[in-house]
Amino acid sequence: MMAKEYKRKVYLQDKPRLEAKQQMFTHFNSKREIEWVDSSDSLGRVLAKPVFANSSMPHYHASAMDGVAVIAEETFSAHEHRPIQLKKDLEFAYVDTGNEVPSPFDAVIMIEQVNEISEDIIEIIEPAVPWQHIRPIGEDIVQEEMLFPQGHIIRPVDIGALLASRTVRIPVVKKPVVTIIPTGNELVSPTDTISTGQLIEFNGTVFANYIHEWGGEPQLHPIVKDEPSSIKTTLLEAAKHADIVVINAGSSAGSKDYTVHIIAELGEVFTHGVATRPGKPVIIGKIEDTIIIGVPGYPVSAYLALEWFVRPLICEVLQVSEPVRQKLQVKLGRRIVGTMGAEDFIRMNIGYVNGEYIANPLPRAAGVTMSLVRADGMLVIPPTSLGYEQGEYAEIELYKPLEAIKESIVFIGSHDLTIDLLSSQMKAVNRNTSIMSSHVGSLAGIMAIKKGEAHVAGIHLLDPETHEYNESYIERFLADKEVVLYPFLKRKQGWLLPKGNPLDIQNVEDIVEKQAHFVNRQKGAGTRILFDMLLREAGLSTEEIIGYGREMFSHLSVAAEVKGNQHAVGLGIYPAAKAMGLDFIPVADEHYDLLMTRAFFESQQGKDLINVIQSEAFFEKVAGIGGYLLEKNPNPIYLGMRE
Ligand SMILES: Nc1nc2c(c(=O)[nH]1)N[C@H]1C(S)=C(S)[C@@H](COP(=O)(O)OP(=O)(O)OC[C@H]3O[C@@H](n4cnc5c(N)ncnc54)[C@H](O)[C@@H]3O)O[C@H]1N2
Ligand code: MOO
Repeated sequence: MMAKEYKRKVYLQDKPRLEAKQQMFTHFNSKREIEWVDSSDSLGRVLAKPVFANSSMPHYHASAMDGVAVIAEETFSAHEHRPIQLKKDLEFAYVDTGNEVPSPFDAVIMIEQVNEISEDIIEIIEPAVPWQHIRPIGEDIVQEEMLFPQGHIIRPVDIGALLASRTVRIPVVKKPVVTIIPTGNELVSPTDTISTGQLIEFNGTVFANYIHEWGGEPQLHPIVKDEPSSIKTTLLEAAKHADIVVINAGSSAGSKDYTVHIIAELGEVFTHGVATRPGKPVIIGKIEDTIIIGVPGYPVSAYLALEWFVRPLICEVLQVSEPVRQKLQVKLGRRIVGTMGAEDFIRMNIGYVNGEYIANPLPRAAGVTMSLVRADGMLVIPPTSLGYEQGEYAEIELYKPLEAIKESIVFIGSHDLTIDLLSSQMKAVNRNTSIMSSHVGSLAGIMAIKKGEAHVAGIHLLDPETHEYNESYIERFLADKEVVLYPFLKRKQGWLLPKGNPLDIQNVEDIVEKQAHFVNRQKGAGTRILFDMLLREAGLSTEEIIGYGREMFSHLSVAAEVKGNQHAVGLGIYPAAKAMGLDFIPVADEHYDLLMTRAFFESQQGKDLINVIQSEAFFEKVAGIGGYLLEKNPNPIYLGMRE
């Protein structure tokens, strides 16, 4: 049979997200089935019906103490001055905690209050109150009592109550089966060998874990090729067996994006395109009685779309409410632009500095998985808003506990590999502290300290006049603020070159002469200032440098770029060259220092940070990277306004 020709569709009438969701629900025929499971294996399950106790707990009158069981009435006359004696078996019986209290006894006296006269005789000096120290039948649970209503989600403590009352099987809502179909000719499994243009399939596994967490039953289908007939067969089969089907990628307008046509052919499409950034090319439709959701390929878009559309369906089947994240009012550290007519979902870092929560955006690209990994929260800009100005306040949904955010040290400035080591070492010493670092370059680091948005900034700014590092910049920008410059380390800066140095680059003149592609850093980065100085001293202009206008934000991204291009050269630190297997020619010994407010430097957190920096363990770890000289017990330099 000839494969049907599917034309590239230029598509997408963006629909508001909530409208798309409501419309989806009008088509959703939630099948709620009941299954019986062992109570001992029911954690997190949702009760389909109320559950009643099968037996009482305790199911006999049990002694609550080690002691003697007595008939209360016979002890009423006991008194310090008139002790009474009781005879074993006839008038009392020894019992331990949990033992049955045999009839006709109706009270227990603790053993500490009993005077044992002989093997058979005891003496007591205080009367016993009827039923004292006895756990009567049903004290905890009464047979036939309702333990939990329908809809209750089983927790560990609940399993105890179920088992204690011999309620060993319970009716729960059957988990909705969600079939996940990853599609794409370029996809390979993470253990396969991989070549350029191929991509590792990981979305499917992430989906499966989210669905599991939300109470669904994920079924991950093997990768399906971008072929209409394969996609069609897989979708039809999945629609028969699953409650919900999620098909990944092929959702937008590419030449192989068939999904929407196939769903339309086999069933119905209600939505193609929601008014969100990212996440726009979502498809929602139906084949037979099963909702099919096409989620975009880019990971961030995909996971958000899954939460917007798949989680509500699972919750509907389970009849539980959707989880809501805690919200927090934050001050925005940067201007954030929104898209008119669409909701923007912006992953944010949040720091707690000088008693205020300051939030900064993480990369917005939908392919940057780490923006979700690192997110402390999500800023949702409504479709009617153009965004926020720097310094404005906004409400953020929290992705991490507030306590964790509050205890982290906000580190802004230039990136250095030792900061990651420092962060992990801090965590090893005190598991409640962590370093939250964002890499914006040295100058932006100084500005963040100035604006009170960071605790520590890592800076390496060369003064082209004096050839000295950092101090003159702080005097220029931070004269009105009490700060401490902590000499941290010296690191080797040099040319990053493809292995073997194919263009034989030795200096900045060679870059121009040999028409090498220079991989530049962003304005304000210390490395950029160094490069500009080298250019100026050689009498060269930036126009002569191929690639000068394109900016990278870290040493590692410069190194990665150089690795992929035989004509490239970059300026960066030795460890980046080592990490990427590049050649390295030293140019300068750079001073990388830590700038802090004096208040932070003198705080407990500041002291802890310095202790970790000066620890033997940290020195050893840094020596392991190579190319660094850590400062041993340096003298901190106090700068800025004095009191
Ligand atoms: N002309 C247009 N092109 C694109 C548009 C548009 O509106 N017009 N939208 C862009 C947006 S926004 C998104 S999002 C993507 C969605 O693309 P698809 O859903 O068609 O997905 P693919 O192109 O197949 O893949 C994109 C990208 O996603 C990653 N991916 C895909 N599958 C997986 C997987 N199973 N595991 C991990 N990662 C996966 C991968 O990086 C792919 O390169 O379209 C834009 N284009
Ligand atoms: O909308 Mo796409 O989902 O931005 O990446």
